[in-house]
Amino acid sequence: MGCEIDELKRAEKAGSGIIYGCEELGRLKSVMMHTPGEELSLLNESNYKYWLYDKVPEISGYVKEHRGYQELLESSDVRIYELEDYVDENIDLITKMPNLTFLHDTAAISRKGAILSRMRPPAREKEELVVKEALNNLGIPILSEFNGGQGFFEGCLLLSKETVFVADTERHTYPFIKEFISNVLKDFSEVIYVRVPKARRYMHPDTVFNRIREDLSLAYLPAFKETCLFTENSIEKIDFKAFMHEKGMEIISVSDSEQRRLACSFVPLESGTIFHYDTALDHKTRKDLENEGIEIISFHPDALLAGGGSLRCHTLRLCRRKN
Ligand SMILES: NC(=[NH2+])NCCC[C@H](N)C(=O)O
Repeated sequence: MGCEIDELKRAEKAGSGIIYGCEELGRLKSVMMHTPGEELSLLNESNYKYWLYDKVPEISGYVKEHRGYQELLESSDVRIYELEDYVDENIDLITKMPNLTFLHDTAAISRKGAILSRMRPPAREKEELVVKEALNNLGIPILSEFNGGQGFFEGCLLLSKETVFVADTERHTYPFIKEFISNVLKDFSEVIYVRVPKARRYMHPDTVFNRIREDLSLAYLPAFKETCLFTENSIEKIDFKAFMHEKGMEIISVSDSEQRRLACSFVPLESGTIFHYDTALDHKTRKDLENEGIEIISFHPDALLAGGGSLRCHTLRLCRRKN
């Protein structure tokens, strides 16, 4: 009855010794992913918008490209934990969730544990339950989550041991952001809050900002309608670009058209090297990055674009470490 395999799986699931935490921009060591499966066949011409897709995916191409990206990560020595290997109780939910493959949105992993999202109903409702079970089985504790209340909160970015970035998007409700900020300020010293227009193109924080290196990032600043810095005792309006400059972080701005092609949403392999869609950046931005010594590991998306997500959206980063 496959006892040995079950035992091995359980030993794995105990997660003994797994290291985690992504706030420092060290080398990416491990990620969790969900290879999409039968849930993609839920999508058809009349419901793909309801399911937050831009079109009905061509399933075999979609899965093949997802695997191709996994191979790219593995060839860079990134360990991939497959979500469903760590899920028992909620396994039936997976086949009902065509957006679960965008695992990035469900949690951010800090050295103190996972910061769980509360996914927006109806299309993404309860995805975090599946992810919570998998993280538990992997041995990663939950640092913060939302208990009760009506609202949603689809993710934040960890910028350093001190700083968290949260965007008020169409996938966040303000009371949840306030609850989140007061919780997270127990473990981080400041939260950068950015209000962006409530529109699909800005659905998650990674659509407007991302760090490439400790001193360099990409952003789409026209979406930054209001930016505030929250600390334990204060809230102040800030100019994002000037504030980041003070911290030694320069911003390369992307164009309107690049932002729509998910220019700000990529996965750093390590400081200065990023995995990115080859469709996301214009020649000029690529040149600017090249002049900065940035290496881009390109990936060509085709079928994957139907879901409206980037490589980053498919990747729940578990661990980064500076060597
Ligand atoms: N972090 C991201 N940009 N995620 C993209 C998620 C795409 C997904 N179809 C949704 O609309 O929810």
